[in-house]
Amino acid sequence: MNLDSIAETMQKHPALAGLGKLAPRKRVPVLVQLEAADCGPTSLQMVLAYHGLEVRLDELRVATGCNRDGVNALSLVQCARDYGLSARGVRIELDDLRHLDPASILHWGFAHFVVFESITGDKVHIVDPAVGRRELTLEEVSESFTGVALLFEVQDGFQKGKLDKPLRSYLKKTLRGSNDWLRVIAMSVVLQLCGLILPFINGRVVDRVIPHADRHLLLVMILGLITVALFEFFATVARSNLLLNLRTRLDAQMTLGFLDHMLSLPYSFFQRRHAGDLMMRLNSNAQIREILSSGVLSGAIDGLLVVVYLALLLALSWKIALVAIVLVAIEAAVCLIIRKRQQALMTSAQQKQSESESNLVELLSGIETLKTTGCEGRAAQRWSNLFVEVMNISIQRGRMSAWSDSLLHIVSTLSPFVLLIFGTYEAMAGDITLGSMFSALSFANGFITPVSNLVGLFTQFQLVGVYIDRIEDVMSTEKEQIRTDLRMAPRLQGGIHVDNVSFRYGPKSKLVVQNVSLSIQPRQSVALVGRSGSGKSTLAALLAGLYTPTEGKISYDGMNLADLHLPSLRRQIGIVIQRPYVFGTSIRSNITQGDSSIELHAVERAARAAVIHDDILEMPMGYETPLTAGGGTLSGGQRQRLALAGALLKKPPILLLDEATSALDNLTERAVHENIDRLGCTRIIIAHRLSTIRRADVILVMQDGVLVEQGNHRSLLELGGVYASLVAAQTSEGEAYDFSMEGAA
Ligand SMILES: Nc1ncnc2c1ncn2[C@@H]1O[C@H](COP(=O)(O)OP(=O)(O)OP(=O)(O)O)[C@@H](O)[C@H]1O
Repeated sequence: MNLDSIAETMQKHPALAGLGKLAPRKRVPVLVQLEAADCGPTSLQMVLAYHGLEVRLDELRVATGCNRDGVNALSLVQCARDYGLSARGVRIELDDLRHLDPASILHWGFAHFVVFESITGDKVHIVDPAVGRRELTLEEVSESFTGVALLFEVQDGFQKGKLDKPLRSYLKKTLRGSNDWLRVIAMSVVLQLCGLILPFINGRVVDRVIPHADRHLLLVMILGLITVALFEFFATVARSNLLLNLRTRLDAQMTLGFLDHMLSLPYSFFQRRHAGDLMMRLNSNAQIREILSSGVLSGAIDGLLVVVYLALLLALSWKIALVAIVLVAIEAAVCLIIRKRQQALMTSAQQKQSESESNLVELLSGIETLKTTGCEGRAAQRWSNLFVEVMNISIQRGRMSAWSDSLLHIVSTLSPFVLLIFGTYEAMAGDITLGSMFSALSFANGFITPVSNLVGLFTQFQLVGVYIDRIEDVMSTEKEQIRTDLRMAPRLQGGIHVDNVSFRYGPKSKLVVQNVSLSIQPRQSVALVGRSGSGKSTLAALLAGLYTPTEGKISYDGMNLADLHLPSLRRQIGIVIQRPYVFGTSIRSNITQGDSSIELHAVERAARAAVIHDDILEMPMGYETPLTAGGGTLSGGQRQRLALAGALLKKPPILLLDEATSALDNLTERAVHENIDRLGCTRIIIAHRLSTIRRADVILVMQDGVLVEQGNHRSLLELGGVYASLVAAQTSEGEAYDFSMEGAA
């Protein structure tokens, strides 16, 4: 990116001189990043929102080409231009911040972006997507600001727009089609009406029963009270049962719906996310369900009837009603004041927690590497840093809650006394009778208590909002296939046609596969070779439909891959990768992929073909030997052969082996390949060993994403091109043939 100095930029855009001076003070909306790598897109999201265009974060992630490592400043500039802003990067000094437009992005600590809002005296106001609004001194800014700022201006044609609120649409989707909600609401209304009877009885006892010693009326009232209490008891039990039903259904609907959706997302989605983070998002469903169904739901419904209480209170004494309203307003004000900060802290707590969870999952998955390199101490340190960050946020939240909770507590403790004092004054002045005063106090209580509960539940509502944002982030990602007219793949013959296919991983990244065209006949064996990073695995993934080609078309037996239902196709392709994952179940279950209906003799046949049968028999429990997740008790070669057995079990018409036998010794590898050749299916083999490659019918040679040569071993050697030089480099070293070696080309 070409970075001008601020002076040059000011010269080019004289209008910049007036920036920050005359413009009316408009605040940058606070949006908090959902993942560590999201700071760039989230900052841009705030800039766009500041100028009136609300854009979803996932849309911006794609538009900026954000991956697990985040984005660079240039991508943000280009993306902002795509949305109709004029954007440029400038290099500025600290003092130049005074001339900066609000909603400019500052490059922060080399790995972060924040949004500049304003500067007053020595105080710089920024919005940090990780924590929210911050006020820093110039000195503090100088510690983190790298000097690079991104400036944005609205251009002609910039279109403003608003987004639907996810909370509303999510709840609508989840609650739709359920009558239980209506029943719970009806029950709550009935319970509230029962509650209304008590204040009346209070008033009547004081005004009628006591002065006239009316025992008959007292008896009637006692009977009425018992009836109401019994009714209330049964209504409460019924409501609790209904809520229990709702909880269970919500759980199934939300958690399974989320999991189903997540699993239907494209492979690229999982490459951008950490397992720990996704696990936390999945668990968020349970948290939302818990908050919705316990307390908040009934609290919210009970709260609906506060209006009735208020109306009755107003009818009895507007003065007591006014006092009650003021008390409620104080509680609401406390909540409003801390709302934004609480929300930002909750979001960043979620983000930090998911980082620490992901880190822990990674730490445990990579324990072998950590142990062998003796780096477990450093890994523990890194996790403890994240853990401390989580704790720090929780301390900040705790401190804020300590103040607000204490304030709310004192208001709710004093409320009855304040009301009693006012009521007594009213009664002494003769404005209301003693009985009416008691009734009024009960109504005031009926008004204040649910509102206080709601205020108390407000934090939980906020938490629901945070959870929903994180769930929406997944739910709004488009499924791998959304068309409804897809064809189920029929039994494949094994013919594959690749027509001018190109592919890039992100909208801004370079092509890793370029204009590749090839034809593979049924039962043919094809070897894919080339140096490391030349695009072989990417091409294989394209064939499996794991990625969609940026350009071009892939067909199976003349059927366009894009028109086929992918799982039905993939079930017919035996795909084995270099480092297959071993699940923490038995050997047999790993081979059958959990399908218990497959007979043992079929499993054994596949294991023999993959040359792992003898190894399995030597294990303590044979095919039932339990394995640990990740397959720590197996050798690398055994893991590969286990995966191969799983692939061969399906008798697939097409086998796609991506360095799937790289960990085997030459003899075992040869035996495996001889077995595979006998199956007579189409074979696409990515390999580095000459012995594996030379037996293929066709060898495809890739270089920098381009298919540069194709033919058989002999014809390619005669051609004297890339393949021949790869072979020459290998054979001159007299080592096992490995195309990935540096300088092999
Ligand atoms: N998920 C991804 N996101 C972005 N870039 C990727 C991704 N996967 C691979 N690449 C890049 O695409 C290029 C081709 O990678 P690919 O794995 O297809 O090469 P390869 O020929 O199979 O290499 P090797 O022989 O080392 O396995 C590389 O530059 C790699 O860095």
